[in-house]
Amino acid sequence: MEYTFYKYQGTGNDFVMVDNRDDIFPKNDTKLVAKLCDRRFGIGGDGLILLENAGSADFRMVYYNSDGNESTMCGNGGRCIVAFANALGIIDNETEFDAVDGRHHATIDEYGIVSLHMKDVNTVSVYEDYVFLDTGSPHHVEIVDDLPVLDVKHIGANIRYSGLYGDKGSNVNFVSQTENDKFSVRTYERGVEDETLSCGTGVTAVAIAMKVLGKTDANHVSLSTPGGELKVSFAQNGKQFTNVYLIGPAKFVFKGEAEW
Ligand SMILES: N[C@@H](CCC[C@H](N)C(=O)O)C(=O)O
Repeated sequence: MEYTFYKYQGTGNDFVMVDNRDDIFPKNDTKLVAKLCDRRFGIGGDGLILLENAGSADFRMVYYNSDGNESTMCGNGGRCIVAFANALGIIDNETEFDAVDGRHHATIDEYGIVSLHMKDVNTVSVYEDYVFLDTGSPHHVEIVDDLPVLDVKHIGANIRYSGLYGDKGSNVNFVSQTENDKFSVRTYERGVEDETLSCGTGVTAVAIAMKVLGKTDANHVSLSTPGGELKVSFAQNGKQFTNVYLIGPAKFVFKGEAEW
């Protein structure tokens, strides 16, 4: 049987999107999700996202990495599902939706710029060479000198699979500062097991980590990724970060039919 899917991207982090309000998708079929995300044998994507009905929220987001496993929060995917819900007519320009890490408020403007409220961050662990924090997904953040030429895939994989993060692993972000409130970021994503063009929870982690390290005094930070520009804003009270927003474009790419 053929079903309709949609493809969206947020700063080059791309997702297969399925409207699953009628429960049409076999949610436990890891191989199917991995096949649909495969760039040669499938549609292609860094992940697959289901839009489902939710009790008191506008909708629920269920996120799978391209390896086929359901995972933790995806910030760029969260921005894309807001654009998707808007295109389906489920929401107008503002929403409250549920995801694995709780409820999110978001807005979308006439240009498709989505502003997504991320979860509060209460713990930021600072080590000699890196910072670790959870912004909905776990993130290792490391400052480097050679960002443009860094072998993100191999160095990221070594850190992700090192003893530091056990079986669950971590996403790994490499950062270089360009101005007081501007940083360039490249991310190795767990579950994609490669560098992606952008990671929303990753740039959120970088912005907060740079504030904690005293690299910036700004509460509005610009992040440049290989896939485009994102902004992160937050309020800080000591080690607590609230009102964390991830802001950037989310775009429809194409729509098609696939078998599952
Ligand atoms: N691309 C995402 C992060 C997706 C989750 C991550 N791969 C994990 O499993 O932790 C983002 O934009 O935040």
